[in-house]
Amino acid sequence: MMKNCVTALQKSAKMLSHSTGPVSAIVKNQAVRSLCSAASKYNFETLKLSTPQPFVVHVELNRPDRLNAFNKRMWIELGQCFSQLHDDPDCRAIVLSGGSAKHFTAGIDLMDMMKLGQQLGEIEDIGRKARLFEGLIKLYQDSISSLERCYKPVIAAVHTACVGAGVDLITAADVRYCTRDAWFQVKEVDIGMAADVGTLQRLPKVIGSQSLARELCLTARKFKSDEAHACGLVSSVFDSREEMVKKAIELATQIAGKSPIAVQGTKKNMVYSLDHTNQEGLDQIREMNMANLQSEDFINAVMAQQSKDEMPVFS
Ligand SMILES: CCC/C=C/C=C/C(=O)SCCNC(=O)CCNC(=O)[C@H](O)C(C)(C)COP(=O)(O)OP(=O)(O)OC[C@H]1O[C@@H](n2cnc3c(N)ncnc32)[C@H](O)[C@@H]1OP(=O)(O)O
Repeated sequence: MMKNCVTALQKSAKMLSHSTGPVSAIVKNQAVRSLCSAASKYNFETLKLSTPQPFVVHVELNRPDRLNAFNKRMWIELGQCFSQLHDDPDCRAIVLSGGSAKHFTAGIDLMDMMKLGQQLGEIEDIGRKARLFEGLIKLYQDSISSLERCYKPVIAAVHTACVGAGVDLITAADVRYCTRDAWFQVKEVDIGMAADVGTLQRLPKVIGSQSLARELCLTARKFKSDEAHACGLVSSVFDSREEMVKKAIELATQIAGKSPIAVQGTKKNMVYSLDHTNQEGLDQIREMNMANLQSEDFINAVMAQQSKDEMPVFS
């Protein structure tokens, strides 16, 4: 049965390779193209993009003189960056780090918030002030959610402080690493607000404990890398920033070497399943795999597994 299946797959693969020409040359060209693409293709003021490995994009927060605090421009650029990477065929996995700044991020830019206060002071009507806030909060929520909406897996690499909006940001990522000197703080209650761009929704699911999540969100207690590791917020802790980023890039490279159809379908379904019943999740993956199992990736990967060859290079 299995033999028949593999023969059928081999036939399909042969047909595909005839119809598409020499796949390996195409893939090689793609890999070369992808290596030099991110830095030249993307031009953001608050983010720095590079391509350390083929199909791996490294996004660095880039406001080192303000401890990577989120000003309005950074909120906007983060949203643009991840929605563009979602559609970028040269990107298959993403590493998100704090770059050269002293901290991963100091959270929302408090100077920016003061400016907003001045802007609000010029508006008299409460309904119009509220409308301004609605637009702003939605913009900021969408910025964070863009990591989750992006089909390409995002690995967040956190060093030293990750405060307020930083926790919102990393809980929307797929995998989190941190350095031993990292610490985290859901700081919002300390600045007189309920967190409103994702932490309250995502943190309990990420760590799997309502009790601990509520304790952290209600008290703004700082917690260190050992606790973050023990509760599952991060999956690995590293002695230095360099080692962490190196390992994050290695993980991204491993993911980027697998079938993009399989990887992106996996992320899409795991995100969907977070807030749907098991049956709804199963229904969604069935609909998706009706198409995806007809992909050349499936054929090539099954053949490689069966013949114990190296995993194929995917176009
Ligand atoms: C609709 C809204 C949705 C989003 C909501 C998000 C909410 C949040 O993010 S709540 C959290 C807000 N952030 C904070 O309260 C953090 C405040 N900063 C600190 O606690 C410390 O700076 C920190 C522990 C992060 C780092 O301490 P360190 O000793 O290493 O540095 P400092 O000497 O304190 O700071 C150096 C300069 O950076 C400026 N700075 C620090 N944080 C911010 C910030 N969040 N926004 C703007 N600027 C910040 C600080 O004032 C120093 O500036 P200067 O004196 O000019 O050198």
